[in-house]
Parts: sequence; C-alpha cells; structure tokens
Amino acid sequence: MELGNIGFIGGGNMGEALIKGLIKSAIPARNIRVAEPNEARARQLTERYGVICGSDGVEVVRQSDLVVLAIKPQIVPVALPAIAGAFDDSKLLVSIAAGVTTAALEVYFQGAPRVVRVMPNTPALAGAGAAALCSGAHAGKEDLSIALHLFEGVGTVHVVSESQLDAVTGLSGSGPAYVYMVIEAMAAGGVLEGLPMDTALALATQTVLGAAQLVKESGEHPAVLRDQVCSPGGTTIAAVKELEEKGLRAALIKAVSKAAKRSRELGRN
Ligand SMILES: NC(=O)C1=CN([C@@H]2O[C@H](COP(=O)(O)OP(=O)(O)OC[C@H]3O[C@@H](n4cnc5c(N)ncnc54)[C@H](OP(=O)(O)O)[C@@H]3O)[C@@H](O)[C@H]2O)C=CC1
Ligand SMILES: O=C(O)[C@@H]1CCC=N1
Repeated sequence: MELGNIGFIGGGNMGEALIKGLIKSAIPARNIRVAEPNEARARQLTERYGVICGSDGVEVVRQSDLVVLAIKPQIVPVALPAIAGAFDDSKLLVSIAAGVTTAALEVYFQGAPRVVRVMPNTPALAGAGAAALCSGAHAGKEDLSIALHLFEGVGTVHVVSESQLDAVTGLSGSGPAYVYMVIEAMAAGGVLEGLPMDTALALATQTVLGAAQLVKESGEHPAVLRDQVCSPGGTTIAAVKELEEKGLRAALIKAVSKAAKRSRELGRN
C-alpha cells in the first residue's frame, strides 16, 4: 500500500520514534515532513533521519496525504485550529494525542474530516511498538487500513473501540515506562548482590525480553510460565512471596488505572 507523503505536527519523543521506525520500515525520508517549532530539534531530526523539517504546520499539511498529530494534548486546542484550514477531503488526520477524542478533533474542521485516533508507544523506535486505533465518525475502512499499514510498519496494531483507548493508553502507551523501571530495579538488585552494572543491566534486559517473547510464542498464561520457574522450596518462590507481600501486582494494576484516568482527564481539557 502506498502511503504517499506523511506529515508530522510535532517532532518530539513519540514523533521521532515513529519517524525512525517508519524509515527503518522502508518509507523514504523524502516522503516525511515535520513541523517542529523548536529549531534545534528540527535540525536534529533532519541530521538524524534526512526528513524535511520546518516550523510551518500549514505547509506540512499542504504537502502531506496523511498527517500525524504528535503534539501534547494540552496544545491541541491552540495548534489544531491554526492548521485545520489546510486540510481537505484528500487528507487523513492521524492523532496520537492521549485522551483527545475523535469528536473533539473533528470540531475544528468543516465538513466530514477523516480522522483516525491511535495510541502507539515508543518501542516503535525499535520496530517493536504496540499500538491500538479507532476511526472517527467520517473515516472509512480505507482510512483505517492506511493507519493500520502505517503502524504495522513499526510494530503490532489492534483495532479497538474508542471507549477502550484510554485503557490502551494506561497499558501499552505508558507501559514502557513501567517496564524500564522494572529493568532498572532488577539490575540494581543484581548490583546489590555483587554484579557489575553493565552485566546486571544486560541480564535484566534480556530476561524481560526473553520472558515477553516466551509469553508471546507459547501462548501460555503468564501465571503458568511463572509456576514453571518456581521450583518447590527454591529461590524463585522466595522472591515471589516478597513481591506479593510488597504488592507488585496490585501496584501495576493501579498504575494502569491511574494512567487511564489521567488520559480521560486530558480528554476533558
Ligand atoms: N511519549 C510517548 O511515549 C507517547 C506519546 N503519545 C502522545 O504523543 C504526543 C506527543 O508526545 P511526546 O512526543 O512525548 O511530546 P513531546 O513534547 O516530546 O513532543 C511534542 C513536540 O511538539 C512540538 N510542538 C509544540 N507546539 C507545536 C505546534 N504548534 N506545531 C508543531 N509542533 C509543536 C513541541 O515543541 P516544544 O517542546 O518546543 O513545545 C515538541 O517538540 C502527545 O499527545 C502524547 O500524548 C502517545 C503515545 C506514547
Ligand atoms: O505520558 C503521556 O501522557 C504519554 C501518553 C502515553 C505515553 N506517554
């Protein structure tokens, strides 16, 4: 599928993750334009990826078939009206702004704007993203396919109902941060027990990667796989007891819920 010219409004952390992932997935850099007001940042993106960067969002929209809205949710009410007039029926808006609903985006446009809302995550940088998306009131099947194709280039994609997107934000959108904390803390434990930091970090990283890969490839429930590690009277069950007492699972469940709640709040701004 030909995606045509892709424009980014905002070239920050998530914008860069997608740009890098897309270029890795063989989208030519000359097809990617970025509107980024921070000049140093714009220069950096051009140097790193060869993409065309400027500060003029209207120009980026004019030159693009698909526009990714990659600015903070709080900026949307200011930034979107400034570029909305440059959209016509030929252009698809793909918003990744946390919490901002398709209905809230559509009000800035005349007629029947084609809007798809996506919640990606930064592992898209490594081609290992997890994204979920839904379409707005006027986006057709073809628009959903285009967005699916775009994000499949940088990881996995699920189609969900819009009411589920805040949950997705709390789980996989914010989730990489939780996992980095787990890796960091496990490595610190290794250091406490005498390992050099680089070895500890490499072992912690590969353990998380390998465990995730096994969940995915085996199709087993994680609880079954966990029990396979726990030898009776052994080391792991001693650690699992500690994690249960300290409330690791409850803390993660609550963390996903807190982030989802915050996503809903951002949508009310
Ligand atoms: N980071 C993540 O892991 C994820 C983020 N998201 C969503 O992606 C969006 C972007 O997040 P993130 O990349 O982290 O944020 P960043 O702040 O890193 O990036 C946003 C960029 O947009 C720039 N910007 C501000 N105003 C405009 C404008 N009018 N036109 C063009 N660019 C502008 C900002 O410049 P300046 O800094 O100078 O203001 C900044 O460089 C958010 O809506 C977030 O909810 C979704 C999934 C995951
Ligand atoms: O923290 C945030 O608000 C964004 C949305 C999901 C991940 N980062």
